[in-house]
Amino acid sequence: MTSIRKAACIGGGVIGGAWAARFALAGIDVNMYDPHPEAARIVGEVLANAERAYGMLTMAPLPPRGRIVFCASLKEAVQGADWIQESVPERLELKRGVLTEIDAAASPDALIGSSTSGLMPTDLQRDMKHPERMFVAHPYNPVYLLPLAELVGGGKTSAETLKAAQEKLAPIGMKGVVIKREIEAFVGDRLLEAVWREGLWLIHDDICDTETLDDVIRYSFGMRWAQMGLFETYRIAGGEAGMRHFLAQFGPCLSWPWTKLTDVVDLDDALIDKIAAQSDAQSGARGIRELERIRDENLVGIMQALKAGDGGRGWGAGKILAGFEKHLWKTAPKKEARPGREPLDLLEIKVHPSWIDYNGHMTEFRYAQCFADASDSLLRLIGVDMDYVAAGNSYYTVETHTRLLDEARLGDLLRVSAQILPSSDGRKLQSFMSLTRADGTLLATCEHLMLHVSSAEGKAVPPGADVMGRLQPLIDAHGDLPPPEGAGRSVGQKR
Ligand SMILES: NC(=O)C1=CN([C@@H]2O[C@H](COP(=O)(O)OP(=O)(O)OC[C@H]3O[C@@H](n4cnc5c(N)ncnc54)[C@H](O)[C@@H]3O)[C@@H](O)[C@H]2O)C=CC1
Ligand SMILES: C[N+](C)(C)CC(=O)CC(=O)[O-]
Repeated sequence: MTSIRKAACIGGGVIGGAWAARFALAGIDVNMYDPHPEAARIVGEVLANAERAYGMLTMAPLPPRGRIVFCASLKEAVQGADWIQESVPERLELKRGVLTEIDAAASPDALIGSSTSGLMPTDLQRDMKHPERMFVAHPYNPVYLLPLAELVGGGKTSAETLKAAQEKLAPIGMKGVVIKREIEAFVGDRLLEAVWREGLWLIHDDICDTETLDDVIRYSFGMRWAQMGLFETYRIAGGEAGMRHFLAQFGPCLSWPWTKLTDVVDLDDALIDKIAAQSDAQSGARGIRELERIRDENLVGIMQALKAGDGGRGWGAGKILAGFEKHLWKTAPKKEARPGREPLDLLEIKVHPSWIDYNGHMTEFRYAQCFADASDSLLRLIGVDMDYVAAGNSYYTVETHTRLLDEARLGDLLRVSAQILPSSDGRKLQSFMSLTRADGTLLATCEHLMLHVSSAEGKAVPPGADVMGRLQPLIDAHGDLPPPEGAGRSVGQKR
């Protein structure tokens, strides 16, 4: 994968700020230019929300955050950047001017993307000297979570540019989808405009209010669209007779009075007042940042669920997340196990809202998840990484004994440490893990036994020399530690 080395964001509002967060959280330094006096505060708030969302999204090791530097001019901002993203307001003359300025100041091999929601790239690149490297990279809000960027070339954009853009988006967890031919508003916003237009009519005609309309979407087809889109969903709706049957059955209703088709509502003051009042009644009790946080938590939940889709291979946006995590694991600097006479620190994590059960505390299987993630972290320390597993060897967990000693609450910062037990010989890796709250309270322990397995042979075998070379010093160092309180206990034994 080719990676972006340095990014520049021109315009740091809703979209430019979120692009900056996406780049920075993927470890890329970002130069920003936005003359708005509050731009740094706004970007800082978007970044804070993005960091919070990533904390819930993934256990994969994010790289050290890239630096976001505010520059005094556009010219200064684009220096050294190999991806420049323009996100200034949606006005053709303004964007054209800004893109031409970027073109003149940027290094010749830099890619230049525009966040425009609908302007034609041919129109945007008209005055550029090197229009072949300019394209539309239309993202969706919030850019730091939603993976899509519609990539649209203009008349002068080269095919290599679109290919390079697609390649460079993958390591930042995005999916660049190339749109074959330019058209105003591309694909996504044309669809959204159609729904939006019909929605405005339904409010205008007093068929329903904004809350009812949103309920209809979120309790039904909105959930379907997140995972299968339009055509795959309707293919299923055609039943065994398939898409042809669906078209025969539901095609005709397009010409019944089921839609207003292209009839555009007059967005006059009365309708604006009506929509604004209904929207205030629906959501006005919550501020914008609170709504963003709720949205982000929901999106994270959806993406994580989709990551488990298709038999664990990942589906839709979840598949993109799985690919991003694979990339993060692959590129993370390898940590060395430092054998010392103290348990190893393996994991640090916050209790997420979805981890809380009906008793108001962290639910049972999340303890198991913390211990499983910690044991994965132990394995990486001794060199059992993706390459090792791909070569046909791994450790399998065969027995665990968990004690839940105290309650973990929403937002608690949890840590897991492990002591390698002397019964370990490499083929067998037995550890005793402790889960504590940041204040030091012991919340749970887990005695954990893994066997080193050859996946091809389907049986336990000794590990490779490299792994053993890292593990043996840990076994030796921890052999001198006193046996942990609780090790070797049976279920139900009195405390
Ligand atoms: N808001 C949305 O949901 C989405 C917006 N977009 C597109 O992203 C672009 C930006 O939209 P938003 O971020 O929503 O607007 P915004 O109004 O939140 O941000 C625009 C920013 O550009 C800055 N700006 C104005 N002139 C500038 C200049 N000459 N140089 C540098 N910065 C300048 C403004 O100070 C402002 O901070 C538009 O093209 C829009 O169509 C794309 C996807 C979704
Ligand atoms: C409203 N909008 C046209 C700017 C929306 C988009 O372009 C994409 C989105 O995030 O919905």
